[in-house]
Amino acid sequence: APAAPRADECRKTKVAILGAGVAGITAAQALVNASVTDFIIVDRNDYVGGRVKHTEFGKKSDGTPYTIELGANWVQGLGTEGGPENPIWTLAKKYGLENTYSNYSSIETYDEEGAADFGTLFDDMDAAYSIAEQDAGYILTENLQDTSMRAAFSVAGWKPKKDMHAQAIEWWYWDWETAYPPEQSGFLYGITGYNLTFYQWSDENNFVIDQRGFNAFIIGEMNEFLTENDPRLMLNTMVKSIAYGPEGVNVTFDDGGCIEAEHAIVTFSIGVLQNDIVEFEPQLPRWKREAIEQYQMGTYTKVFFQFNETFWDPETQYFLYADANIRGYYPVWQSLSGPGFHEGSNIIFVTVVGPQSYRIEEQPDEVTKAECLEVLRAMFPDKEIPEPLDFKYPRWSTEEWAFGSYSNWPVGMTLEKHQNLRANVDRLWFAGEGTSAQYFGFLQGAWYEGRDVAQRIAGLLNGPDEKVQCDNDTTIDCGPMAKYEVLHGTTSLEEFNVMNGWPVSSFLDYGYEA
Ligand SMILES: Cc1cc2nc3c(=O)[nH]c(=O)nc-3n(C[C@H](O)[C@H](O)[C@H](O)COP(=O)(O)OP(=O)(O)OC[C@H]3O[C@@H](n4cnc5c(N)ncnc54)[C@H](O)[C@@H]3O)c2cc1C
Repeated sequence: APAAPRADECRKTKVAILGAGVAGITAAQALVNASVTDFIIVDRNDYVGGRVKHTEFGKKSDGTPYTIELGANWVQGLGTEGGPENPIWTLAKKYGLENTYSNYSSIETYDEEGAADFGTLFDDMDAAYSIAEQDAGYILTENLQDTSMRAAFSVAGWKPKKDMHAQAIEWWYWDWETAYPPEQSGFLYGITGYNLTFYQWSDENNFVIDQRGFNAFIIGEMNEFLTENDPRLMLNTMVKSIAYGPEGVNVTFDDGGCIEAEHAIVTFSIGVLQNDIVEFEPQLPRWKREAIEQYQMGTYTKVFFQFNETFWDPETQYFLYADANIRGYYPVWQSLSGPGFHEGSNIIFVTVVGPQSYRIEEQPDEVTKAECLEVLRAMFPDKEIPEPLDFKYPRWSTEEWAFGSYSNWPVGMTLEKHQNLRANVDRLWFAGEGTSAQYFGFLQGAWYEGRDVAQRIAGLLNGPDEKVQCDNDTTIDCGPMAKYEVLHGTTSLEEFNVMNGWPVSSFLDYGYEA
């Protein structure tokens, strides 16, 4: 029998892919498509999918549990007939993922005294948002100074101040998607981020209810190039340190194992990078660290309940609650009991983000449950609200492999500074949801970035004779990415280009370029 490898002998490979989420698996697939099959995928979790994560919850009538999603749940922006399509939507269809259109007009509004009709405020918010969109266009074309979403809303005439109904509408409109309040969100890239997903493809959000779990599409793609027990997938393996340079990368695990690679792709979340969980040798350069530290990682927490009955209107999808004192206090309740979801399941969940996520993720289940039941009793004063049969919520902000849910573009970050988040340092590459300038926060961001980096690496490995095109849609050169050691704080129109991670025009109307 061959001698077992000594502990100080590292496994050798061409590309070490660190993380088995959407970015990692898409990167591996792009390498295979470019005939690079010598890679190793490493993840500290015991499953493939990363932030696309499900769990068992409650009981169906036959006694078996439901599968619910703790992380990503929607395909956001689908596509139009003959028009461009969100790659995640293409994959959802390929794997027949069961999903239902989220109807954001199917909503009832509440406050601490029960049903309260403040729905007309949606129109005021819509009107202000349209003005803000135009203002964002001027910033982009004229290279004007960016600002916060709060300032932009105010200039557009939307000032909720102490009106808690208006604050709830604003939360629904803004914080629910970005996991940050408007004062902490960058204006220009907040608007373009929304447009590039919902205007380029479509403004539909489809909620995945597939009982295999949303990550079935990631596993499906992986099974196209990995065999069963393929040694190129190492789960339950935590990366502790990464030594990099112009010649290659050495990755060391917490169990002492290691990989020696020609290139490595880090797909860890911005939260993981900010929390110094992984040591880089040498320390990452200043231009890289400044970008990592300025970018921000939001937290989005779904709190699930199964009751013994559906005491809310089973035909309504959303119930928006405006607390009298605290903005974002258990605001959006979402029924899974209605048609198209887990019909008759008596499951409902509430979402909190940002400061409320940090607060509830640090307290025991029982405290959160009691707070929620009090809110439900206020919303439905005529109903007897029973104790739930099941109750569960994740703690994204303290999860050491994520440290949050997804990223959000902060105030005062330019496209060049964000490009520094994407850029490789020697043979160390970065990809993931957060490195996407156009689709940060979304699954599609992780997908495009994983593919882009792998195509660049394949281009370098295969050599100039191969004539590998490093981006399917454009003709960027393979190889190292642009980076900026000196930042001047603004971005001219012509810098919104593929070199800075901006391949698609930002001037979009629904489904096509304006
Ligand atoms: C609650 C929540 C709701 C969301 N909702 C949506 C939605 O509805 N629609 C949508 O499009 N997007 C949504 N997202 C965002 C989406 O989930 C992410 O954009 C996407 O999954 C990120 O993929 P990724 O590959 O970049 O990162 P990840 O999925 O985080 O993959 C990185 C991997 O690296 C691994 N890792 C980290 N540290 C180490 C280490 N030291 N050693 C080894 N491995 C390590 C992790 O275990 C992880 O598997 C949501 C996310 C969350 C959390």
